[in-house]
Amino acid sequence: MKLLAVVNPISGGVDKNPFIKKAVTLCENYGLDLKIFKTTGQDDEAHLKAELKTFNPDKVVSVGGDGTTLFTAKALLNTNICMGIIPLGSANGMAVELGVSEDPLQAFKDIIMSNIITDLDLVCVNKEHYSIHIGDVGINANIVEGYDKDTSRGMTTYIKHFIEALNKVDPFQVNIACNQKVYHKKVVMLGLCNGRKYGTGVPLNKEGNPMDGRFEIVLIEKINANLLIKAGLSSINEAFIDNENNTVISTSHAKITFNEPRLLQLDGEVIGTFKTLDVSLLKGAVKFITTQQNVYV
Ligand SMILES: Nc1ncnc2c1ncn2[C@@H]1O[C@H](COP(=O)(O)OP(=O)(O)OP(=O)(O)O)[C@@H](O)[C@H]1O
Repeated sequence: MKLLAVVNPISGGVDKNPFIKKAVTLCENYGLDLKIFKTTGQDDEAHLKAELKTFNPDKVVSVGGDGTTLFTAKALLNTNICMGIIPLGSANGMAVELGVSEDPLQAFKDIIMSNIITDLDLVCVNKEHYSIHIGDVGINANIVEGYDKDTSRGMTTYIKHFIEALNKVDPFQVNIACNQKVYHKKVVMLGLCNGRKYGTGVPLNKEGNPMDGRFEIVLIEKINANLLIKAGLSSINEAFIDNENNTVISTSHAKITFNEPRLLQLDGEVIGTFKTLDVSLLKGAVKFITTQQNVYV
């Protein structure tokens, strides 16, 4: 078996070398052909596509967080090569949702052993941007942008930007055309969900399924700041979202318009500002190696 590991050395600020060492030893022991592809931040997509052609792996292993998972999934589009995840990022939201083991070596063994290949959907925005997990417009995108621009990292910095964004909550108008209906709402946040929960554990919707050929648009009219403060900032949890004020729309295609350009983040990466989002779902675009621990299987 030929395995290609796509390793993002910077994701999560985690040293990947201890994992790589163990993976190399394991593969040597069992006569598996393992090749390591490290991303550099420069022309990674073109280099990975070239490597896929020359090495032609049986399985691809994404080593990093949600950003690396998405990067790997995009490079594999239309190849029929299957992939799995080793969760070594700071946010491993998709890995958690899909029941991937938290232990990197166990996750690696599961990928090698498993013959369960599922069809994972991919969300496509304006025909050029992709999300495998969760994207949003509004309060959370502003937090992500503030955090990205900050030179400090970690939970304290995240909370600083979280509180800043909370203090500036400014509801905005959104119009959505989908399922032969038009929705007009004033929201503080709009979520585009292939999955259900952020990597922090905060759930955005309880109905999503990344394998059902649909995505969920979640319209949040109110952030439950009171509950959040009562819960204590150390536990940013389910209390964050006041589910009673949410509207969840399940669809496979939607046209979303705002009154002015709004910041969009997809899988933790700030994409830019947009007045219109044309969102479609690529059903089963990713061949995902999983186990029976995955609740969606
Ligand atoms: N070796 C590298 N040096 C610098 N930047 C890199 C390198 N490899 C990848 N990148 C860039 O890192 C970004 C992806 O990192 P990102 O932090 O989103 O990964 P992640 O897997 O989601 O990890 P995390 O969970 O920490 O966010 C991409 O913009 C990519 O171009």
